[in-house]
Amino acid sequence: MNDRNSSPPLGADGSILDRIVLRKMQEVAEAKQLVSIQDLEDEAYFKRTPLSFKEFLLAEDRTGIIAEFKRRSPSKGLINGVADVAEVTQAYNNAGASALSVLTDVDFFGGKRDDLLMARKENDIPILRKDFIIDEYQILEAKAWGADIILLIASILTPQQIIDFGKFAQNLGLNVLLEVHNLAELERSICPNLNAIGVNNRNLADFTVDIQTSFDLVNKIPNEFLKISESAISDPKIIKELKIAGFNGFLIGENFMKTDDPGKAIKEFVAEM
Ligand SMILES: O=C(O)c1ccccc1NCC(=O)[C@H](O)[C@H](O)COP(=O)(O)O
Repeated sequence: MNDRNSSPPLGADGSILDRIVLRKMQEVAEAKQLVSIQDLEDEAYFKRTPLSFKEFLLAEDRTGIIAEFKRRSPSKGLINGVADVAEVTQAYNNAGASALSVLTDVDFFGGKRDDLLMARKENDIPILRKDFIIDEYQILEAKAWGADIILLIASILTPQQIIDFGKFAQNLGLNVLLEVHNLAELERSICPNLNAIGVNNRNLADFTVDIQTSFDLVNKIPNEFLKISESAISDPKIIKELKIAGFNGFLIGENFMKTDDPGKAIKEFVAEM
């Protein structure tokens, strides 16, 4: 039986995820001092109805790609220090991305709130606020900043937090993407308050990547959820195999962002899919 309040595997080995979560706790505490919940609720985007992740992922004229704007990462360091968020996200959209993923984590990924606001201003497809959510306050921020989708990472949350955050986000009209890396995470985290389940091919503890993780887990995900394969996707030909296996979406960041022209890179990728 699942213990829904059992602690996630945090704090033991000083891994990068532990460091990210500790920093996130400080950031959220600071943000709460600066911006009240009322201020967030007063933002214009807070009243906006989020777009349906499902509708765009399954649309015939879209590719299923969730294209990520990612300047840097703990595993790769600097990926792209010059890319312009408006230009790149518009190019992703024009190339047929089903959704955008915009990192808002500052310290580890070089993202920021203004990247999300700019991507929202320039695009009319769903946007994932890509961050490490540990508090309901960040879900309110996501809504206020114009996101349509939030990410819940199983390895940093208790099963009860996933239920509570999923419910809270869906009550705001947001779509919820749960990210897992193995069967144990999937089995202890799955609950009705989710729209999509992503299998991360990157082990966030040691950064090893293996696309086989997606193929191993896809049939364990109930069909009521959208199925997303995440990370380390660089070969357009693998998309066909992932689709046949049952995936609806493909989260791709570095493969586009590491080039001088991420917009051209996604176009070429789509042409070869
Ligand atoms: O990318 C990292 O190094 C990383 C490290 C620690 C936590 C999360 C990390 N990445 C988040 C992601 O899941 C990816 O940005 C996303 O799936 C896209 O992956 P990729 O196509 O390999 O850039």
